[in-house]
Amino acid sequence: MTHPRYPKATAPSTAPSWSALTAHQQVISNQPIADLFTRDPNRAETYSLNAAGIHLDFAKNRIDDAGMTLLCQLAKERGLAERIKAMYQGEAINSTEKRQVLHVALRSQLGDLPEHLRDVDAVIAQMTQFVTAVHTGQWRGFTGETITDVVNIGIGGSDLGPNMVTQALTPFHKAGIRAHFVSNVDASDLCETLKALNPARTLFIVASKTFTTTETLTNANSARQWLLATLADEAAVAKHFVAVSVNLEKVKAFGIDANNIFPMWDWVGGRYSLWSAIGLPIALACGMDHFNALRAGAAAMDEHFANAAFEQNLPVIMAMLGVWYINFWGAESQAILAYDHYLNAFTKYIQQLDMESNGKGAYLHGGYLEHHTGPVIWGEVGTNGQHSFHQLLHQGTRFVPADFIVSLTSHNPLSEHHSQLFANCLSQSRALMLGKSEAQAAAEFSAMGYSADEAKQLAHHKVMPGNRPSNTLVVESLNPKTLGALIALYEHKVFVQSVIWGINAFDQWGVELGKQLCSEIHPALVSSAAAESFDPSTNALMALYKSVNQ
Ligand SMILES: O=P(O)(O)OC[C@H]1O[C@H](O)[C@H](O)[C@@H](O)[C@@H]1O
Repeated sequence: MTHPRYPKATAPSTAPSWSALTAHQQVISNQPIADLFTRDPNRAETYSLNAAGIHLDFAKNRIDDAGMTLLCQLAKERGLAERIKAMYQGEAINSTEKRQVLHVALRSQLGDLPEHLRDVDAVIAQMTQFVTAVHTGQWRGFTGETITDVVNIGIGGSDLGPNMVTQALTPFHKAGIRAHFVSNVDASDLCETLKALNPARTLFIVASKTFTTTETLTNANSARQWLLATLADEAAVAKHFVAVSVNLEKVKAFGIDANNIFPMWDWVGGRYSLWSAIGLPIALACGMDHFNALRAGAAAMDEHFANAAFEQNLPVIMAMLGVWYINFWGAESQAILAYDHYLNAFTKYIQQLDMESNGKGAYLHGGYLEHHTGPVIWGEVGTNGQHSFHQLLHQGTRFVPADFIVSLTSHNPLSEHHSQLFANCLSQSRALMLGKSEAQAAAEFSAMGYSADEAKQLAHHKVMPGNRPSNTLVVESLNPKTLGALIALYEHKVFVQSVIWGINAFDQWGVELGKQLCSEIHPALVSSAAAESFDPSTNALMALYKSVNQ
């Protein structure tokens, strides 16, 4: 039954602003971005916003005031304000799973949670107690030694978020604790991680919302065997294994002590869960104060998102520019280019957040879409990407909007490194915007000594069309607070786009078929009988595997 608050999703193209935007795209596509700056001398100022410690410069986009007005109108026509309210008020907006979507409640500052969410505080208190015990050496391994290494075993949302944040906050790590992450069922991931570790001083966190994920359970079982191979007593498991899960029964069945379980809730999606006890490795690596600052940074962005007018709202602006390029300019992908070594895992994290949330093909209430949804997310940290795929960004035939992320200060202020990094970031967005004309290119070849004819001919190879749009996100310093705000910004951006497209950003049925098929293929693969019940290609590949493994 359709929820009274959500009328059946209609195609976004039925919104009055949609056809106006289609017409406006024709107008803007004839206007170079540089001309937009000439027309509006204040553009750099009016097309930048500050919230929760994040500065967004969106001036280098193919949009003008009329376009921005239409995009905000589209957001209004699609009922965005009501949907934001519904999420914050705990309505079951994840309708296909009949669940609330309350990751925002996970970073509410202590005390301001409604009664039914007070156990969030209880879990934060449990984490605080545990983290303190490990850091002070009150929590010890089975042989009485203190813990030096924490291994998080989880995959997807139970890995990418905590892994990315732990890396990003390296300058805030506590001395004496090293965090490691094992996710892949490929034994090389686990074995390479364990090689350097001492079982007596290693703590495993088995992180799995459902506690049914094969990769995680396989890795956790092998980790337990590794531990027991040295400590040789089942009782050691209680001192070296903790778990984070909704599924308390399954955790106990695995053999993890009931006191070592950190609960979570079905109202938090895996890819939105780093703010829950899934963030335990972050807290162990950096301390609870930094984990709480991360939550506070996200809470500041939550407040901005809930209260700022759409025209001044960072997540809304970024989301609507994304919709603009995807649905009106045919963009198929979005590059995320973080000019910060510590954000090495950021793009990988956003890939799950965005592509698992908005990689959808059906309306919220059923029916297939006729418009495009989430883009392919890709990228690399600057300046590395410049010496690799930026060639395609500048001269390729694809239209790829880019987000640049950069910090004003470095945690490692070594000679000119940071000014060079910052200059490179600015040079890339400027080059994408300005490009290089045929005349400029020919002049460069002439200056190199080529004849006029040769220069004219060769010029095409140096031409860059320019007018390739980008956002630049700037923080003063990459710290727990600004990182929390940055992550929340992208979470909300993804949500806004899902509302425009009329889809559910909070389920992920698309990952299930592969799991289902693997549960049929794996037993057949390890059986001595020939595999004959699959398609011919799969049968043949299984036979090939069996030819060397049996
Ligand atoms: O935390 P878990 O229940 O082990 O789930 C781990 C991951 O696997 C699933 O297949 C989903 O695609 C992810 O959204 C999820 O984060």
